[in-house]
Amino acid sequence: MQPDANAPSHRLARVAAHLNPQMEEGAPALRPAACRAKGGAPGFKVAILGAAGGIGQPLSLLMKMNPLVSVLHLYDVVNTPGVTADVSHMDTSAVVRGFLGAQQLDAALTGMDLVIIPAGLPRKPGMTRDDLFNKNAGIVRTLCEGVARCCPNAIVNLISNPVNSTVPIAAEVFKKAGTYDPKRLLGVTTLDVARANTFVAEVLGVDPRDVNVPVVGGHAGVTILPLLSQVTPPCSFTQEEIKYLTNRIQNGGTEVVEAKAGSGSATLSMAFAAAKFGDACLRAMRGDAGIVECSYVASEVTELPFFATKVRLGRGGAEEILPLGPLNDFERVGLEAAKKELSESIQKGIGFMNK
Ligand SMILES: NC(=O)c1ccc[n+]([C@@H]2O[C@H](COP(=O)([O-])OP(=O)(O)OC[C@H]3O[C@@H](n4cnc5c(N)ncnc54)[C@H](O)[C@@H]3O)[C@@H](O)[C@H]2O)c1
Ligand SMILES: O=C(O)C[C@H](O)C(=O)O
Repeated sequence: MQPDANAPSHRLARVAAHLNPQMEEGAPALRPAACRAKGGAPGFKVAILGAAGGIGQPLSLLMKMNPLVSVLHLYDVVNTPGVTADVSHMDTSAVVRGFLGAQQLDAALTGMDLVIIPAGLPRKPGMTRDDLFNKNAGIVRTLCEGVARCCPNAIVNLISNPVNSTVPIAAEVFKKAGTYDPKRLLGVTTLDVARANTFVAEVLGVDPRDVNVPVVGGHAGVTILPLLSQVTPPCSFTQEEIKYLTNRIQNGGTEVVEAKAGSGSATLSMAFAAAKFGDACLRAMRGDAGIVECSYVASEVTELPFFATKVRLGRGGAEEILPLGPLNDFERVGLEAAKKELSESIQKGIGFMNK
């Protein structure tokens, strides 16, 4: 008979093993980067890379609240002991473990079903997202090499900017490793949709939860293309409203960067958006049907190899890339501008991996 782990004589030993799971395997462990005692709940194993950052911390909190998550691994190059100890005291069922520094990346990733990546530098006022390329391209490459080594079947939600280039970089990493499945690599553009829903709802005077605006293209400036002709529930806008809304949605990130005046970019709304998108991926992985979200993925919707549109999520990730649908003249002009800039960003990402 197996010893009963809940028998009083075994309970503290079980807690100790959870508190320091890597120590048992001889790897350096984070003593304070603990987990909670309860294990074995059904659900998915999720890793957040960049978990101690402005997005990473609230995202860790939100994923710890998600009942579909049974194990939550928090990885960063700084501060994970504190973040993990803190989040691990929430009385929700996910077991939380912390991992600090490059030597613990593989342990953080092994066995994961979903990997969410908000690691990397954020913008300061006056910068474009592309100005982050030199720093963030290498970070994304290193982290995705870890994914290819340790959890090649995981679904990856990539947040690090410039998303228009980091997703192509991740694809090249996975191709080189022989693990690439385009369905499992998803650039997170949910914040653009959240902003579009919010700003459109403000104009219409309705609850943003009742509005759905498809946002296609990519995730920077003119590549963010809201399809205001396809808003649900159906509605119409004046030309002036269309110009105002398009401009505000395309520059929503810059609005936050300027308001934060040097202390970073969107973190709380981004964590909310990433948690929403991560939850959609997990529900689809569980087998829920009919889950459709916008995401920047490998695509044949245009002549470009990557493009954001609505995608139908399933057990294997982005299982169906949905078409653009009918565009009006204003959107067709916007699409051409988006494609021009996107093409350069995609080539830059691919070029980084092939130089
Ligand atoms: N896709 C989107 O819609 C969207 C929205 C907002 C922000 N972003 C991007 O997300 C990224 C993070 O933003 P933030 O505000 O959280 O920044 P932040 O600086 O607050 O946090 C980034 C975290 O990444 C960590 N990090 C750096 N190098 C790492 C590595 N090699 N491995 C693991 N972790 C590493 C840092 O230690 C830090 O904790 C930025 O690139 C930002 O532009 C994207
Ligand atoms: O604007 C930024 O730099 C961060 C992010 O891409 C956003 O849209 O908020």
